[in-house]
Amino acid sequence: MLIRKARMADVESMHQLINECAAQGLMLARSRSMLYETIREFTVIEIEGQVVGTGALHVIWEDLAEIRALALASDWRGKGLGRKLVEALVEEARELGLPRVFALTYQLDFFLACGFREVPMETLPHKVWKECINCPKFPNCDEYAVIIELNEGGR
Ligand SMILES: CC(=O)SCCNC(=O)CCNC(=O)[C@H](O)C(C)(C)COP(=O)(O)OP(=O)(O)OC[C@H]1O[C@@H](n2cnc3c(N)ncnc32)[C@H](O)[C@@H]1OP(=O)(O)O
Repeated sequence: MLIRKARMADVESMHQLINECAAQGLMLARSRSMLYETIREFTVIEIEGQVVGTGALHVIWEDLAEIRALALASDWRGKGLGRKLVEALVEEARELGLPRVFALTYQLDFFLACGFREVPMETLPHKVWKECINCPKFPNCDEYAVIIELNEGGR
């Protein structure tokens, strides 16, 4: 298993993984164009030459980043890979000097298991909603907001 930054050749696999989850209402869809433009935000998990998972770290502000588009192939879920991907993205945030990472998600228990805590949506700064205007549910978001503080025992 290899966890590494995404490359252009990964985009077709990332597109498929993300949009399968998007079709189930688990995350926003991403066009190829969006993936090309944001390729440097993405990390992938590769197993035997196949990209089986992906996720992105998007910087919002000097003290805040967001985990986005976290998607594993269905055959590879429940094996600890999602946690490893989140740990890699959180480590990337730490290396950048970011003190906090949040996510908006339906997978509350997964993020709690990864060391995040739930916070009320309204405690997040307005700037985080920029992407949300593309969501069909906006402004009636029904996801959970979770956050991890990297200076206070965050991994
Ligand atoms: C910000 C966002 O992108 S939100 C979108 C999240 N992505 C999706 O919903 C897409 C579909 N799901 C997936 O791709 C994956 O199942 C993920 C990314 C949610 C989780 O990855 P997995 O590899 O399946 O989880 P992993 O095996 O690492 O689980 C880590 C822990 O979380 C728990 N967990 C994982 N998924 C769930 C869940 N749906 N409900 C409850 N607990 C869960 C596991 O039991 C485990 O806990 P433990 O270590 O105490 O035993």
